[in-house]
Amino acid sequence: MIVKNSLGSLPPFPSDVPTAPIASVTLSKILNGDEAEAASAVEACRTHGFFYLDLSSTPLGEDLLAESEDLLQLSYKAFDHPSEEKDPYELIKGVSLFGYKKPGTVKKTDPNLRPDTTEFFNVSKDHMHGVEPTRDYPSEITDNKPLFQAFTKNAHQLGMILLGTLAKQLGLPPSEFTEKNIFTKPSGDHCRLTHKFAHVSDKDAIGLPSHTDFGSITILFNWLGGLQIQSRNPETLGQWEYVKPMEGHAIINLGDAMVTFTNGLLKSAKHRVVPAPGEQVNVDRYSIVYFVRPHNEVIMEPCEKFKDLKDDLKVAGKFEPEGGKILTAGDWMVQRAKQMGS
Ligand SMILES: O=C(O)CCC(=O)C(=O)O
Ligand SMILES: [Fe+2]
Repeated sequence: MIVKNSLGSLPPFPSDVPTAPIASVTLSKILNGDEAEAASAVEACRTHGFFYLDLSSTPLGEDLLAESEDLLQLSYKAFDHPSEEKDPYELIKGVSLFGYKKPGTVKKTDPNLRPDTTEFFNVSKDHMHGVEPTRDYPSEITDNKPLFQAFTKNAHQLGMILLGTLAKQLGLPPSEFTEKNIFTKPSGDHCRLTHKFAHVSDKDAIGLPSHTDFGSITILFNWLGGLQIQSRNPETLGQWEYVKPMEGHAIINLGDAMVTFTNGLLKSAKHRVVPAPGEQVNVDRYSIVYFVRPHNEVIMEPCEKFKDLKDDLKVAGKFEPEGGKILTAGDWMVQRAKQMGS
């Protein structure tokens, strides 16, 4: 199957900016039980917490590539309204994770404290599949429910393949993580559409300030540069490096829930979005994201095997619930969303 890819119609990612040396893992090899490929996925999660996933030559991967392109086309229309038409769909910080997030509402975590310039539609997997009663969404979303149903189902399935692979490689029962992320149970799982205007006159604008994702695993499709992670290389430690979009690939990263479940053995890297490099700065930026998050009743604590791992293995994604309480995933997601504003 030839999957349409909008990458070719955009200005190229410049060849002279430093990019993050993250691994590329091939889904078809993972599906064929290739041990070396599975080991490289785990290694990526123990170091960067980020990797590219080559989705080509697999029916699941090609469906996801095609659906992410369709969602990109849909995003052009869904965001192309004055704010007074989007505001009625606004999500309420600390109450609901889903709906419209306007620019400027995410916690200002960067040193210059600049507000974020990205708008989102967070579309709940449970709303699309009738797991929970839905909320109102704009017509571009409600009229295309089958597309959201297909994308969330396939992205979730991909997440389960990857979580199963990580569990096996860590010597855990294969269902250790997948049983914490059950598709048919109420959760914070969602498809996020993001949009950031081109920043021609303000090259220092922050698209999304530095953050870690708070769920289990994130599956990201973007077409323009702008995403950055912090270098783990001793010579450039802490410097921000671009993650260059690659044709036929998704970008996969772990969220803080996996840091908690593995007691810090697997990492959730800090990342941010800045204006796209080079000529790409002249183009509006969109991304399509699926967040797999533990279902609401899961207890947020390390799995048995990793209970006694030492604290100093932890990197990003440190979040201490008030009073050191052990929370359910439902409460944890609400607290994190309130803290981050997303
Ligand atoms: O747009 C991107 O490339 C990244 C988005 C992101 O990090 C997020 O929505 O949490
Ligand atoms: Fe993120």
